[in-house]
Amino acid sequence: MIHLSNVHKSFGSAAVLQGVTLDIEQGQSLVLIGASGSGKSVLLKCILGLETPDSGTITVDGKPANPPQFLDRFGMLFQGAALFDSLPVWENVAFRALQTGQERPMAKKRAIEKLDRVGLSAKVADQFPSDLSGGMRKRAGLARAIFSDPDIIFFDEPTTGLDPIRANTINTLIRGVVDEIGATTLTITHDLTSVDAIADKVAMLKDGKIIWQGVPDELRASSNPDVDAFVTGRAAP
Ligand SMILES: Nc1ncnc2c1ncn2[C@@H]1O[C@H](COP(=O)(O)OP(=O)(O)OP(=O)(O)O)[C@@H](O)[C@H]1O
Repeated sequence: MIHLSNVHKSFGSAAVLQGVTLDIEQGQSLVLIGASGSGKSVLLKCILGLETPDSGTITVDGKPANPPQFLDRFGMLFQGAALFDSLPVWENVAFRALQTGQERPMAKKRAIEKLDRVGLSAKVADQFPSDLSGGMRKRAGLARAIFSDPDIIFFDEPTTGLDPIRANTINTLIRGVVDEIGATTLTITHDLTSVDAIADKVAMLKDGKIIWQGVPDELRASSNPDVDAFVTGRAAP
């Protein structure tokens, strides 16, 4: 379980997180929504240890999120997939394992298995990211995120840049692999179809705080004007 309690983070005079309290239960898929600039990425960076909160606590299974140990337990799908163009796809998928000394033949075999799981053939393993379409790159990024069957997976805008059909395919894949692994996940998105496909629980960030939480069905029924604005795509009054 990931627990955030009263997390604050400012940059100069800009108070971005102003007391975020949030629980992600074991095996739960939480989707974080909120307007551009509301601090979703900053929150994710605080959990990953890439930013240090000014105050408040973040724990994983009751222990302070300790990045070096924690890194072994999590997978991450970055916005835009963030593949290294100079490396073949399989080396991207197995990147962390290769960095930590796993033998190349074993790592490649596992990378090919994971590529297969996300619908990419073994032939793709030896291609380079520049050979792939946007949807294939996302799949390769997903294969990398699940390479080590992590306990926790973070998805940062997983459908950005994809057309609705490919976005839907990625959403379905994400939900399928997350269920298989039983991972706890946090997804940041602007995409309502991702919320519907991926979320067990939804939380909305605004003015530095979590202003609404609920299950996806409650999202549409909510009378909260900010939630309504997200659902309808209209600006909040
Ligand atoms: N390292 C930094 N230094 C200064 N300001 C920062 C830094 N990182 C983020 N910010 C500011 O914090 C605010 C929140 O940014 P963040 O990227 O978390 O928003 P977001 O909700 O993820 O937006 P989007 O949906 O557009 O990705 C923004 O005003 C941003 O300029």
